[in-house]
Amino acid sequence: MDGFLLSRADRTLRTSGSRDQYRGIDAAAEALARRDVPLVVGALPFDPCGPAALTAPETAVFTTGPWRPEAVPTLPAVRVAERLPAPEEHLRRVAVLVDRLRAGELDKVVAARSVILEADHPIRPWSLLARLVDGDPHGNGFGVDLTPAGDDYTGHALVGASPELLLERTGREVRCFPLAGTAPRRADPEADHAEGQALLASAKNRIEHAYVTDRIREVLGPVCTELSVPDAPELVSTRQVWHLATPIRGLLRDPAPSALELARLLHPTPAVGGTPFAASLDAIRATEEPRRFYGGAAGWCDADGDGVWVVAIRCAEVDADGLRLRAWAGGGIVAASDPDSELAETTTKLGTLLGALGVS
Ligand SMILES: C=C(O[C@@H]1C=C(C(=O)O)C=C[C@H]1O)C(=O)O
Repeated sequence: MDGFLLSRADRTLRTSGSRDQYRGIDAAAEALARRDVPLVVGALPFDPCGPAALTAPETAVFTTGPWRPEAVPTLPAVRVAERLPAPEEHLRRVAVLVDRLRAGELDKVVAARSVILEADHPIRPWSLLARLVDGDPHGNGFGVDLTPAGDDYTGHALVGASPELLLERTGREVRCFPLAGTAPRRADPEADHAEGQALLASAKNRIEHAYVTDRIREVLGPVCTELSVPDAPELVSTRQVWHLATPIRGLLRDPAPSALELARLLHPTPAVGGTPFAASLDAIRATEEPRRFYGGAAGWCDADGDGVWVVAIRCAEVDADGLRLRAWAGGGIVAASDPDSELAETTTKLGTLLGALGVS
């Protein structure tokens, strides 16, 4: 995919071309700090040890509001080729994790699975992105060329519609909007409202959520002079799900870390990883197929250090020929989790991508 796009309710950044590419955060952060380049865009992998896909673009344009594509094309037909892992295996993995959580080895861990899709004709990442943004009530969407991450990613794109803001830095101000805790939307308005209220009142979901806000407080505390983390979460929704969300705001100490450095400090939060940090990451590495860029971050950082990074969820990786795609979804597991509900939650979350692709 030539270029990068991050569409959010308030603002969109679209770039094209590439002056330079970086596989490592350090190299990109140094180029920005030296003001060799004015802007870096791209994606960070889920696993902090993996290669990043960062680009210093040739051109960049900010516009107000979400992206309004000129056309929302019909996409070629796709079919599910494989579920990786099979749903039964996901159930088994979640059950094993629940045992470990009950034994006190971990407090929270996110379990994810993927679906591999095949298309009859090439799917253009820009077309899929247009459909995703068009179908998102807040106009959220991101598209990243993964080529800078190395041979395994040449010509691949990561395309998604994430409702979750990892961080936004504007001068000394930093804002986060973590999500954790999920319930499905319902067609009937009363049932839908009741689902949201039940989520807001659910002790299990509040605990899942608190691990994320605790981690953000722990990471941002030392780099902020002021930090406001509301005591109770609020509700947000996409077309498919309700989530618990907490708007967090901080004032950064001088010298303030850049948005890219903040992304490195914060990622992966327990919204996609777990608690304790290292043990949950080890459990995910030992349990799952590599997540690649799913569960990572997508965004930008400029030479002043300002920028926006979203959590790379509700997304798919599109292969270079556009004929094969892989979509992922995961959910937070705690000691009180039930494997069947967790499998259903990943199915609902996969609906963002599968719906845009016309797969039921
Ligand atoms: C991991 C995903 O979503 C994350 C996990 C959530 C949860 O466990 O309730 C909610 C929102 C996201 O932070 C995903 O969509 O794949």
